[in-house]
Amino acid sequence: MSSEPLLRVENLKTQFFTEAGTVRAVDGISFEVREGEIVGLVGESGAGKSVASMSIMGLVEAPGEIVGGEITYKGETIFGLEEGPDGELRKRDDALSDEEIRTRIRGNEIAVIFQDPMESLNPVFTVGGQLREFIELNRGLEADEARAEAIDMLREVGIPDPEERYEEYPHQFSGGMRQRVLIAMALACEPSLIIADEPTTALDVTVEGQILELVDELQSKYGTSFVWVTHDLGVVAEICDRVNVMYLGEIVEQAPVDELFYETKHPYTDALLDSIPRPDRTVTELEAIEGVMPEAIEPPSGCRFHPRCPDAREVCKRVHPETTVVADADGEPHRAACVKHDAFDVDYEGSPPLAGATRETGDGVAEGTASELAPNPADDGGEGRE
Ligand SMILES: Nc1ncnc2c1ncn2[C@@H]1O[C@H](COP(=O)(O)OP(=O)(O)OP(=O)(O)O)[C@@H](O)[C@H]1O
Ligand code: NI
Repeated sequence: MSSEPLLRVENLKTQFFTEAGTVRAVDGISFEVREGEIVGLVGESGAGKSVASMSIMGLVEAPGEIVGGEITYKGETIFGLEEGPDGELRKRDDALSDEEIRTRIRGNEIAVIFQDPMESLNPVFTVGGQLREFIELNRGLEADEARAEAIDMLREVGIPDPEERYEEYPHQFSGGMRQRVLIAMALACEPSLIIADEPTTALDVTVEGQILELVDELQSKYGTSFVWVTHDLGVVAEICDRVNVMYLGEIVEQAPVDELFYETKHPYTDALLDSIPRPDRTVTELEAIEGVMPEAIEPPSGCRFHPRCPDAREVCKRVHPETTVVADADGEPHRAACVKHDAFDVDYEGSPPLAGATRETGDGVAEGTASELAPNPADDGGEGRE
């Protein structure tokens, strides 16, 4: 196995310059995808998962812009910024041009599957015709070869009677079948990486399960790597090897999948885990995550999750935690952005819990009272209570 990952995203920042202000949709995320693995990008709506995916594909449109970071694919810099002589940020010389990304990378090397197949499929052309044309264009095959290939691909993704279905229109396919077509399209150019943005979210659970099984199968057969975007940790558990949990533009936890589930290090991941249905719990016991996710225009100070965090202490309002290695998972780093871990060394234990914090702590501090008992001199004398 080569040591260079297939895809490396470093300190990626993507912003939208809107009338209401600058939306820091992706705010300094770093992660990698190795050959043959499925990497999850998970978080609530608005976390920045789709913007991160679009950024990798060079598909961010005005008023959005990648304002920082570097993206390396197969050891080649496909995106990178540097400061020009005038102090303005500009694309690095070794980065690919938009044209090169479009012709060399997109589709051939990295393919995307989006949530809504109706947006990717043209309703006025037959499913087979679209697939055939895509294969013709991208692989330079003759029409009849491309047709045969298209039918093979439809069969490969589990479409029954592919010769007949080839002639049908997208509306004649069920949601699950349409999603299979998109998977066929993504696979058609034998890309090394597929970015799948919530492709199963609109499907019912049974169909979703079938699609996930198909992806798992195809993944082992073709060795394709995936970035799997989802808000559902249940999906992550089913197919991912490693996971990145996003909150308000940042990756707050990053670990191999079992480690993430059994040795959870970030309270936000805990909250997400609490909100997935499990056979050993009844629906009434399900906890929704407290509060709503704030806007990415003016994120909360310190740790962005602190206003909703059951473990929040005064220090969490002040210190912005960088995603840091907090544990070792059989030689793999387990990273988290939460100052309750020793790696941060900011005297979390000595810091009084915030009023909203609900978790009983090990040292017997009762919930929400400690800020009165032990006022922190670092407090700026403002409201102090959330
Ligand atoms: N074109 C745009 N203009 C302004 N803001 C945008 C634009 N696109 C995305 N955003 C903002 O960027 C942030 C991240 O959005 P993104 O779509 O990446 O979230 P997500 O994690 O994919 O959520 P979802 O699960 O709903 O798809 C949000 O605050 C969103 O409002
Ligand atoms: Ni999205």
